[in-house]
Amino acid sequence: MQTAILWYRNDLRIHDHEPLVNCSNKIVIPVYCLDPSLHGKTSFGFPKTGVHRTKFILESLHDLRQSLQNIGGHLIVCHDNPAVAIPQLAKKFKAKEIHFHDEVTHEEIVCEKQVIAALDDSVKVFRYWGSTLMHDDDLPHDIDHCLNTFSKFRNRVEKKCSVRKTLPTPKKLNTPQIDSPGDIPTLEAFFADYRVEPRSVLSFTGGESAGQERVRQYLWEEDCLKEYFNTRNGLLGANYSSKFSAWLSLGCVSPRWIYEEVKKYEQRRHKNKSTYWLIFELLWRDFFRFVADDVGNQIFSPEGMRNEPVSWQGNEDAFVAWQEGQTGIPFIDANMRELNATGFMSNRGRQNVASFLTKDLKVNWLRGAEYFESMLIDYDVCSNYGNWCYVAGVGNDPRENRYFNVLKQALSYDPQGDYVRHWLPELAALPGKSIHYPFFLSQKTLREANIQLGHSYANPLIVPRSFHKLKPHNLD
Ligand SMILES: Cc1cc2nc3c(=O)[nH]c(=O)nc-3n(C[C@H](O)[C@H](O)[C@H](O)COP(=O)(O)OP(=O)(O)OC[C@H]3O[C@@H](n4cnc5c(N)ncnc54)[C@H](O)[C@@H]3O)c2cc1C
Ligand SMILES: Nc1ncnc2c1ncn2[C@@H]1O[C@H](COP(=O)(O)OP(=O)(O)OP(=O)(O)O)[C@@H](O)[C@H]1O
Repeated sequence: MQTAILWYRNDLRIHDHEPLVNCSNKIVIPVYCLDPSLHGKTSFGFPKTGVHRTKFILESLHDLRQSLQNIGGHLIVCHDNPAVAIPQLAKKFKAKEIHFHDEVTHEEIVCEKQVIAALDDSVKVFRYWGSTLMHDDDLPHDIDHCLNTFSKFRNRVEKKCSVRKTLPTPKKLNTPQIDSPGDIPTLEAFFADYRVEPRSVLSFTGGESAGQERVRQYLWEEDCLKEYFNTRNGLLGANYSSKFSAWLSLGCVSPRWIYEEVKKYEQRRHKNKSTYWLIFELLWRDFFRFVADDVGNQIFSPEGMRNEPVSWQGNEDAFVAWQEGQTGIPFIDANMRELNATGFMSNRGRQNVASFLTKDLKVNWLRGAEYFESMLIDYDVCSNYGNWCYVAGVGNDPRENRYFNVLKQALSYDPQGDYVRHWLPELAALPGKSIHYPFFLSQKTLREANIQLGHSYANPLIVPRSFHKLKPHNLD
């Protein structure tokens, strides 16, 4: 029987996993590499994988190790660069094949090439497309023309493609007993000071089991999907949106499996705009991956997918204030503090803080995107850089260039200020919507609330144009 290396990357699951299925009639050596470069620094000097995602990855590895064990497999965890670890394993086990899911971005492609170059020529390489709802091979042949706007892409895909069925999970694997499969380190090995945040929307636990459980809970137990369209722009609580992103990003849950659950839900419970809309959002995710595949490193360049150079100003102090949630604009600060404390931020929040950084503070969007890369629990290279390009106005369709009126957004999506109150205790006593503009409030209002404004809320870093439209005498 042939021996095959199964290289796990951002696909930490056993369900709907084509490389695993194709290795199940061989002697299979599943391996994950905790590549030290993942704990290096981004170009602006942030930890490449921050504490929230590191925790999530380690939990996902424990879960994967257990699920593989349940079907007779043993996960090897190497603490080395894949280009070093995998060829050594291939030699040790006399593997003649390697199977893995393709990635589409620069660093991952470089890594794949290095692994393949370091393997013996006799090792056959099997690569698979696996992270999207639609399979790359099923896209219309002229899809490249549709990748400049999401609507064109979606319309074409909805007409021409269908979602492939999920693949069955192998019942039994044939893996040799491995003496030293490699420890999964503790979080403390990377970060000394992790703290569980009780104000988090959800306690995100990594792994396929927790991911599938979240899907069951959101659809079946709590029956939230039928309201998704109306709740999806929320800011507080576990169920205003699905929160599937972290599990999708690390491949703990397959988007096709979610699709099948949604179809079952439509048959058994409700079929409406909300059920359609969750699939619609998954197509955004697909879109950014196919765009990244198409345009290569342009998603990492300051001018993005536009050909004209863009000059970004913005200073160090402005960036640091944004990063720390100390700009003096409560809605922005609340969102950034949520990100820092939990690794998560709503989609509404992400659009606002990204717009504020780039359009109001005029800071280079790449710095914001790298900060998100470091902090997000659900960081996905294509969705992150793709969304940032769009918000910064350097996406491939300049018509998508949007400026968010931060105050209008705050008043529409947090009308009573409850979200800001949740994250900014120093302003919590301010009544109702006035919490969104403390710097305009009269001394009388502040006295009544028994609040002395700290420096940033008395003197915000910048008061965007939109705030000046407020008439201060009407505010209290
Ligand atoms: C500046 C910026 C950066 C972002 N970075 C990331 C990122 O690194 N990883 C990530 O998964 N999402 C990213 N998003 C997209 C979106 O904000 C998150 O997917 C969403 O907030 C996750 O919450 P949810 O799972 O509850 O979403 P839901 O509203 O429940 O949506 C369901 C799923 O659809 C997908 N989805 C929804 N909106 C988008 C979108 N705009 N782009 C791509 N996929 C989408 C996600 O997989 C999500 O889990 C970013 C958005 C912005 C504006
Ligand atoms: N998968 C990724 N995740 C996050 N950032 C990435 C990823 N791939 C590339 N980048 C960013 O984009 C840049 C790649 O663009 P560039 O063409 O300048 O390559 P480079 O960094 O000079 O690498 P090389 O020396 O291998 O060519 C990287 O420096 C990095 O900041």
